[in-house]
Amino acid sequence: MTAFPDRLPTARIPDPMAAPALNWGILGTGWIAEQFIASTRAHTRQVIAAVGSRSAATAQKFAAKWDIPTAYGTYEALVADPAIDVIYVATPHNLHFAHVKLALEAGKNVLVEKPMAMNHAQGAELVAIARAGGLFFAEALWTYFLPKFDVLAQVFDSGMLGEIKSIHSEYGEFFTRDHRIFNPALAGGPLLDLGTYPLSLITRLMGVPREVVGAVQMDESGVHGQLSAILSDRSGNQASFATTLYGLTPTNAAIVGTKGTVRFDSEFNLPGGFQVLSTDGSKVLRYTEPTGRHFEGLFYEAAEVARCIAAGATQTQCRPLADTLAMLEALDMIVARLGIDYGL
Ligand SMILES: NC(=O)C1=CN([C@@H]2O[C@H](COP(=O)(O)OP(=O)(O)OC[C@H]3O[C@@H](n4cnc5c(N)ncnc54)[C@H](OP(=O)(O)O)[C@@H]3O)[C@@H](O)[C@H]2O)C=CC1
Ligand SMILES: O=C1CO[C@H](CO)[C@@H](O)[C@@H]1O
Repeated sequence: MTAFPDRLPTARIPDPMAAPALNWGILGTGWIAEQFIASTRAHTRQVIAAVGSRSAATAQKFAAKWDIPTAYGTYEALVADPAIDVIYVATPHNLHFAHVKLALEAGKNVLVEKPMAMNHAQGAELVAIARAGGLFFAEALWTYFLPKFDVLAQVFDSGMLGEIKSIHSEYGEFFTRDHRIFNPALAGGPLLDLGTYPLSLITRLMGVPREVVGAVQMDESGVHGQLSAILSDRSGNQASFATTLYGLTPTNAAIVGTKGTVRFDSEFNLPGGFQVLSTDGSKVLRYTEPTGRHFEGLFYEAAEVARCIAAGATQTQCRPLADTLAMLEALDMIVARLGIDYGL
């Protein structure tokens, strides 16, 4: 039996400032688009070259605020711009499929906000279009591009945790009633906004679940307000998963393997420390870094996408397309089992 290691691997993320500068087109002018631009500009040499909105006035206002040289009043015009290397799709969940398709069919590389699509069938169709066009495509689950997750990925892939027996993970936040998360027409509810973080951790480690049981509570707005589920794999190993839009939860996680356990010092999906303990707790390996806020690491995904595209890669190993598709398959199972209706 291999001995439990004495130290953790180190992060292998190249300097984001050294990533080749690409011309980015921003599709959608909402909250995350602004965080992405601010973070990417502060930490990389990427060029925010154009923005596209449903309205010319919004596009021009946004371009003026962020000093973006070109503003388009339609998404079609943005993706047709020959100077753009990659489109960042930052619209609500239920529009990702149409907007990614638009960009891929215009021959553009795409980074799309999470979740990539509303279900596995949509995701698989987009992946097929990207493959046929030889285009780069990735889901912007930014957590997986952080140095912390590069270390975790090495821990997972080394086998030092043994067989993963259980995972405990959850994510809850507070939202005011005017937030789109309360809008059934925009696929509201916490599952797609917040639940994608714990669910992607679970499927990264366990793959597509064999079975899902759970319970959901509906909100008076018509979206689901919270849900909890247990996902089990082929061997019966279990993952507990919960998400709520009613308040700030610890957003912590624990991963329990036959040889080792991972515990996080703070929110598992943000920059911050974690510990890997040998099963009996006799060895504790620590990863330390300051705890960050949830948009402070967005630039890592921009730099990784730029490196991949410049190198001719069509996907990133930080968030492989197969991992995204596995998460979408798990989402399908949860939605079906709990009776969530997105009106698709
Ligand atoms: N990585 C992260 O940390 C985060 C990721 N996200 C993800 O980003 C995506 C967008 O979220 P967020 O920025 O909070 O959303 P917002 O509501 O703030 O912005 C969405 C933008 O999409 C465009 N849009 C196009 N069609 C519609 C429509 N029918 N209704 C509303 N907006 C529309 C609008 O831009 P325009 O009017 O210019 O066309 C709008 O500004 C989601 O998929 C979410 O999961 C969100 C927050 C954090
Ligand atoms: O990814 C996310 C993290 O937190 C946001 C709110 O603060 C969410 O809306 C979002 O989708």
